[in-house]
Amino acid sequence: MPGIKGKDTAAVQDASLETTSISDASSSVHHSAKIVPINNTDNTSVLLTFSNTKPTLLVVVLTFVTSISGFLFGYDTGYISSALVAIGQDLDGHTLHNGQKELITSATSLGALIGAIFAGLFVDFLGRRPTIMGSNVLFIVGSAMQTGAHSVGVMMGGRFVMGIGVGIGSLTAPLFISEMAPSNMRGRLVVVNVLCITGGQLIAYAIGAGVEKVSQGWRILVGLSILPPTLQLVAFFFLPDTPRFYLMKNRVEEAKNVLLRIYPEVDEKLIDAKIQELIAINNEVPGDNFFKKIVNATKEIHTVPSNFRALLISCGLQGIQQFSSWNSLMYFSATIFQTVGFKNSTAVSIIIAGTNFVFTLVAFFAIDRIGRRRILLFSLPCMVAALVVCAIAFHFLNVDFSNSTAVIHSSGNGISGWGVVIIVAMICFAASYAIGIGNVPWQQSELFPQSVRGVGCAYCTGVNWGGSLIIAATFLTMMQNITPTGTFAFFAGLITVSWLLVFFMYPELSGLELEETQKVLTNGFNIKESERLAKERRRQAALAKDQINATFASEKKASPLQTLETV
Ligand SMILES: O[C@H]1[C@H](O)[C@@H](O)[C@H](O)[C@@H](O)[C@H]1O
Repeated sequence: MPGIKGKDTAAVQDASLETTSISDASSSVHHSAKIVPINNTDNTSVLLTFSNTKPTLLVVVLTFVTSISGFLFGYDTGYISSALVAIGQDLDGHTLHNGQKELITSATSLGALIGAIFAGLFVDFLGRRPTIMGSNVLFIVGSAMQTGAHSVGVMMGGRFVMGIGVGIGSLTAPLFISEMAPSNMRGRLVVVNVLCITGGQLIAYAIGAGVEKVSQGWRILVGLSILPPTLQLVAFFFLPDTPRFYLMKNRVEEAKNVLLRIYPEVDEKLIDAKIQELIAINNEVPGDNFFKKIVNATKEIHTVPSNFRALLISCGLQGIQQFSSWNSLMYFSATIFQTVGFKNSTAVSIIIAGTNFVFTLVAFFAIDRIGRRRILLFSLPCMVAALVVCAIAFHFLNVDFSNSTAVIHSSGNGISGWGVVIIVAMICFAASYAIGIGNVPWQQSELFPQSVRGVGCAYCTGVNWGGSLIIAATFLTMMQNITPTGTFAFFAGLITVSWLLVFFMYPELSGLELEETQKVLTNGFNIKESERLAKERRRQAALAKDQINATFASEKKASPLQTLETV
C-alpha cells in the first residue's frame, strides 16, 4: 500500500508551522508537550499527515456504530409525546393525568442527568467502549420494562433506567468519535452522531404518528428501541477502544494497532512519533485509587486556567443550546400549532423535526470548512430574528395561554395569516438552530485535555440534561404567565446575550489537533490567534492534500484523499 512516506511530505513540511505565539505557560504537567511534530528528524510532519488521511473502514464503522447512541438519544426522547397520547387507559386501567405524564416524560431526563455525570467517571477509569456497552444493557432493560408495563410505576421505572443509558451514551459517543477521528474531519464525524439524534427524533415522530390509532401500538413504538442497542452491544465486542484511552492506561501496543488501522497510509515511524506525543501530553490523573483520581481530576479542572476556560465554554454552549428553547418547541410544537389553528398539528411537528434533521446535515458539510465559531456567530442572530417574529405574530394572533391548567384556547377561526407567519418563523428557527447551536456544543470533548476529558464532559453534558429538565418543566408555565409574546421575547434576549458570550469567549477550533486546542486556551480565550491558527491549518491541509494527490497522480495510483470530500 502506498504511504505518505518521507519524500511525499516535502511540501507538507514546508507548510509546517509552530504555534509559538500561543504561549506554553500552563501550570499543569499534562501540558508540557509541543503541539508541533516532535519527530522532525526525518523532515516529516506528524501533524499534517495525520490531518490528511482518508477515513478508513474502521473509522467509518466506529463512527456509525458509536452513533447508534445518538439515534437512541433521539428516538427515546422523541417517541414519548406520541406514546403518551397512544397509551390511553393501558396503564393502571385509567387515562393518565397531567402529573403522571410529566413524571413519565421527565424520568428519562432525570436518569440522563445522573447517567451523564457517572459516565464522565466511567469513560476514564473503565474505558469508552465498556461504558457504551454498559449503556446498551440499560437501554435494553429500560425498553423491555416499558414495553411490558401495565402500571405507571413500571413505565416510569423503565423510562428512568433507559434515561441513564441515554445520558451515558450522550456523553460517551461524541467523546469516542472525537478521540479517534482524524483532526480535519473530527467536526463532521461528531455531527454524524447529532444527525442520528435528530434522525432518531424524526423517525420516532413518524412511527408515533403511524401507530397512534393502533390498539397497544405504543408498545411497538417503544419495543422497537430494543433493537439498536442490541446491535451496538454485539458490534462493540469486535471493535477496539480509542488509542488515546489505551495510552492513558499504558496499553501502547493496542494503541498502536488502532492508530495503524486509522492511518494505514502513514509511515510507522510517524505513528510511533504520534504515540510519543500523546504519551507526553496525555498523562493520567495522579492518584492510586479511583476516588483520589476523581478528586484530582475535579481539582485540576477548576485550578488549571486552560481547563477552567474549557469548562466555561463547554458548559456555556450546552446551556445556550438548552436555554435557546428548542426542546420545548419540539415537545410542545403540536400544542402550539393546534393553538394557532392548524388541524394536522402532528404533521407540522414532523416538518419541524425534519427541518432539524436536514439542517444538521448542512452542518455536517459546513462545520469543518466554515468553522464552529463562525457558524454560531451567523446562526444565533437568525434564531433571534425568528423568535422576534414569533413574538410579534403571537401578539397579533390573540391566543389565550392564561388558563392555569395549561389548556390553551385559540380564537378558533382556523389558521390565520399570523398563524402561517409563526409556522414559517419556527421553521427558520429550527434551521438556524440545527446548523449551529444544535450541534456545536457536542464538540465539547475537543476542549479538554485527556487527563480531565471525562470529568469535563460530565459537567457539560450534565448542564445539557439539567437545562433540558428545567426548560421542559417551565415552558408552558411561562407561556401562561408572561404570554407567548413575552416568552419568545425572553428567549430572543437570552440568545442575544449568548451571541456576545460566543463572540468574546469561543475560539475557533476547527482543524486543530485535539492536543492543540488546550494550547489555545492557555493564557486567555485567544480568539484572534485561534482564528489565525485555524485558517493556517485549513491552508496547510489544502496544500498537503494537493501535494499528496499530485504525488499519487504522478505515480498513476488512486490517491487516498480522493474520497475525502465524500465523507
Ligand atoms: O443536539 C441535540 C439536538 O439538537 C436535539 O434535537 C435536541 O433535542 C437535543 O437536546 C440536542 O442536544
